[in-house]
Amino acid sequence: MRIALFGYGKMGQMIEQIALSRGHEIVAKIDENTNQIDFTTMDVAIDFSMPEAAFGNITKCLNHNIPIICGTTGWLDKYNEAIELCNSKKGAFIYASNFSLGVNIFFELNNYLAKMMKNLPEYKVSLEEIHHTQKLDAPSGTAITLAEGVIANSEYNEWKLEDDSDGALSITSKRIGNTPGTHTLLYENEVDSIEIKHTAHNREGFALGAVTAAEWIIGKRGVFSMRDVLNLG
Ligand SMILES: NC(=O)C1=CN([C@@H]2O[C@H](COP(=O)(O)OP(=O)(O)OC[C@H]3O[C@@H](n4cnc5c(N)ncnc54)[C@H](OP(=O)(O)O)[C@@H]3O)[C@@H](O)[C@H]2O)C=CC1
Ligand SMILES: O=C(O)C1=N[C@H](C(=O)O)C[C@H](O)C1
Repeated sequence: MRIALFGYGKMGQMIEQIALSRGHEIVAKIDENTNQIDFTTMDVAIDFSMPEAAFGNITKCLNHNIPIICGTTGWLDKYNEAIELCNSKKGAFIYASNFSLGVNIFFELNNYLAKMMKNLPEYKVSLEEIHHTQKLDAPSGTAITLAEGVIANSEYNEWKLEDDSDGALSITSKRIGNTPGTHTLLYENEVDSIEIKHTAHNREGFALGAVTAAEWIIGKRGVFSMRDVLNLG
C-alpha cells in the first residue's frame, strides 16, 4: 500500500515505522510547508497533524478521491462538514480520537459501566486524562469520546472542562512529562468507588491501529469508525 503521511511529528514517525514493518511504502511526508502534493502517488492518506490543519488535509484528500484516516484531535467542530463532503464525493473516511485496540475496548467497557450505573445517582462520575506537556488540545479527544459515551448511556447531559456545575460531567486534564496518554473514569460515593483506567505505555498502539485502519479502508466508500475496523459492534 502506498501511504501519504500528513504530519510527520511524533505520530507520523511512529506510523512510518509500523507501516514499513508491514510491507507498506511511505510515498509522501506532508507538513505546512509542502507546496505541491501529488495525489496520484498514494493509495491512502493518514493525518496526524494539528487541530487547525486536519480539516484542510481531509478536504484535500476527499477532493482527490483518496481514502483518509485521521487521528488528529481538537478539530471536531468541523466533523459534520467532513462527513457531508465524504458522502457527497462518495469517498472513504475514518476519524478516531484513539486508534489503539486497548482504548477501543475501554470505550466499550465505559459504555457498559455507564449503563449499569445509570440508575445509581448516588455515584458521581468524574473523568481525568493525563498527557505529555507538548499536547495542544484539552481535554483530549479520547476523554471527549469517553464523556460522550457516559452522556449517551446515563442521565448526564453535558461535559465541562474542570467544572461540575449544573450537574455536568467534569473532565480534568493534566499535562505531565512525556505521558503518552492515561484516561481514568471514577464513580464515587461516600462508601466506595469504582475506577476504570487505560494507560498507554507508548505510541505504538495508536500507530498500529491507524495503519490497520488504512489497510481496512482500501476499496470501501463511506464514513467509518474504529468499531467497524475492529468489528466490535
Ligand atoms: N487518534 C489517536 O490515536 C492519536 C491522536 N493523536 C493526535 O495526533 C495529532 C498529532 O500528534 P503528534 O504526532 O503527537 O504531534 P506532533 O506535534 O509531534 O506532530 C504534528 C506534526 O504536524 C505537522 N503539521 C503542522 N501543520 C501541518 C499541516 N498543515 N499539514 C500537515 N502537517 C502539519 C507539524 O509540523 P511542525 O512541527 O513543522 O509544525 C508536526 O510535525 C494530535 O492532534 C494528537 O492529539 C496523537 C496520538 C494518538
Ligand atoms: O496528543 C496525544 O498524544 C494523544 N492524543 C489523543 C487524544 O487527544 O485523545 C490520543 C492519545 O491519548 C494521545
